[in-house]
Amino acid sequence: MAVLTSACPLDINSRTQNYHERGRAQASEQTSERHSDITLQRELCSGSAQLSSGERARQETRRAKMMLAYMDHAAAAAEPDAGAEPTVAAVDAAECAAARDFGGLVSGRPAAVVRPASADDVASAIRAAARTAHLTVAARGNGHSVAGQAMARGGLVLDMRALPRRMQLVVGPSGETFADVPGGALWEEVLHWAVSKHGLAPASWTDYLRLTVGGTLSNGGVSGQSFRYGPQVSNVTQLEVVTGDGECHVCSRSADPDLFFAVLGGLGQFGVITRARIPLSPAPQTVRWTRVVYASFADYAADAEWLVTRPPHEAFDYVEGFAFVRSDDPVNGWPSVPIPDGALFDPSFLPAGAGHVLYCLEVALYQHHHHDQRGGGGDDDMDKRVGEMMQQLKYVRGLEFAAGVGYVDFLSRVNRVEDEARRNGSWAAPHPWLNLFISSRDIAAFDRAVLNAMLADGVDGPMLIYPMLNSKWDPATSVALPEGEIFYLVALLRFCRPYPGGPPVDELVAQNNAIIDACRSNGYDYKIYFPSYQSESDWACHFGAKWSRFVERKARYDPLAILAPGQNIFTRSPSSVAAAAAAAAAVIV
Ligand SMILES: Cc1cc2nc3c(=O)[nH]c(=O)nc-3n(C[C@H](O)[C@H](O)[C@H](O)COP(=O)(O)OP(=O)(O)OC[C@H]3O[C@@H](n4cnc5c(N)ncnc54)[C@H](O)[C@@H]3O)c2cc1C
Repeated sequence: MAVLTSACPLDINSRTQNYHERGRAQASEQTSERHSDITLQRELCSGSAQLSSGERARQETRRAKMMLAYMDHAAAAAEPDAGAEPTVAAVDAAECAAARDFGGLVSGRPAAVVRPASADDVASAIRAAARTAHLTVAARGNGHSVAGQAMARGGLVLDMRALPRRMQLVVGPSGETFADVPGGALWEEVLHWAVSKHGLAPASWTDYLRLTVGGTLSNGGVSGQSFRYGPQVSNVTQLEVVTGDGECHVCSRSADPDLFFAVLGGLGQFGVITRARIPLSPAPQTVRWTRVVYASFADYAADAEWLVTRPPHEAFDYVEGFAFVRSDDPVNGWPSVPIPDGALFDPSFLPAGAGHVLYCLEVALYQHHHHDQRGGGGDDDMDKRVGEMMQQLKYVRGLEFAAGVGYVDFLSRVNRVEDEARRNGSWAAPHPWLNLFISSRDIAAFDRAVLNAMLADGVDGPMLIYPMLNSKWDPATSVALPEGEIFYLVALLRFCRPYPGGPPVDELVAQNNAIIDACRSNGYDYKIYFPSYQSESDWACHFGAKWSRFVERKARYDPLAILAPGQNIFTRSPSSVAAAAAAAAAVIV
């Protein structure tokens, strides 16, 4: 059953019927406003099957007008009675989470929030929007975007977290295992379900797991496992997708592959992911987690690239790293390095010529106590494997930190960052984050020009910088990557206190823009991860050779440009996508 907030259920007739029944049961307690909501919905949802096409068109127009009227009206209405199961609940605009996101830089109030209970509900909402002249639809995962990407100003927001969290184990013909999970499930929920119920786990994660499956698959989904197992978009075998025409499709590499690949990294432009099939394998039990420190970026990058290009049986399972400042600042400086809790960083180990910016390489090896597939797995074996790899690295001796932790704890490590940020107020403050993919060819120049110059005092949060491999990404997906085989994720994850306790947000946004300008003017081979552009030419430049295919796919799967308006790539209008497709085709000719 769909639950709508400030919205009209339109052609969700059976659900509206329930609402009417409940509305009648509660009639004595309803306000007069609520009665008029119900009346309006009755009119909106009256069938049109027996109408002539002219009458139907008139009714569609009237329906659209009425829906907007209803939305304005419902936004002002009161909450339903406590205790009753709500099917329609009004929201106060100021309280409407869908108008905001983690970035806190932009806001966009939707006309309505739809809480779908199934793919059919998603399809109904999209079809309802399609019948209007201008309504757009944004799927909202957990709202962890930073530039309004999951918003639909004046449109419909689909709260994907409302989809039932039903997860299912699927066993393939050769015994391979998969998880069928809803698009609105958090990766954290997938982890706990898979490990605790089945002793299994996906291979590829994000650092932070309170992100939705649909949200990360619409972008990429990267972490320290990406170099070896590929990003999350390379770790999904089937999707259920509702496209911009309100049709529900099941697609994969073999069934409707163009849609499958379009949606992966597709920034929500081609369809709403309502279900994903994720391969599972036996979950490790423990993790050998190690951090070592470098004073030289050249040594850091050489070692990190050596580690990510080793054959799988001689590789770590996870390789990440970050830059930090040579100071005792608790966030930007060396206290951010030691693991486990209580370990101390002794700066006297740093070489005399160490600069102001230092680097921490972070690696992990998984341990399977029960089913080790590498023919080993005992403690001695693990120590040997870790030791063999570590001894070849050129880190500063004396500055190494190691911890043995449970697998689930390791994957949940960023929750502690969240807890602390919530405590100190930086979680709720604006987050002008910048994520870049930068080719190995240019990473040393970037380090000099940006990390050691513009950001030499840090960003009040992690400055991740670690390599991954282009060949682990399927070029058929929509993701735009740099050209070289090895490229780095650079993530500037600012956790500043709100102004005036912290710097003015405009300054931070300006600094991000200056960094992007530096990448552009120095001719670096780079892409923005989670891009936010305002002009079509910037988007065309971002996608490069993939732009015309992106536009063609949009025309095929969302011809009215209804979906994901917060990305600012296409504007809803009857001719917008067709015109862009023609323009892109003209460029190719
Ligand atoms: C604290 C934090 C840590 C992070 N760590 C990482 C990390 O380690 N690795 C990484 O890769 N990213 C990371 N991210 C970024 C994160 O992957 C993106 O912000 C992602 O978009 C967030 O997912 P969400 O579920 O909140 O999606 P939302 O922000 O709600 O949506 C993002 C986009 O996807 C679309 N969308 C959402 N759900 C669906 C769906 N079901 N079908 C189709 N489109 C949909 C939306 O319309 C929107 O355009 C992090 C973000 C935060 C805030």
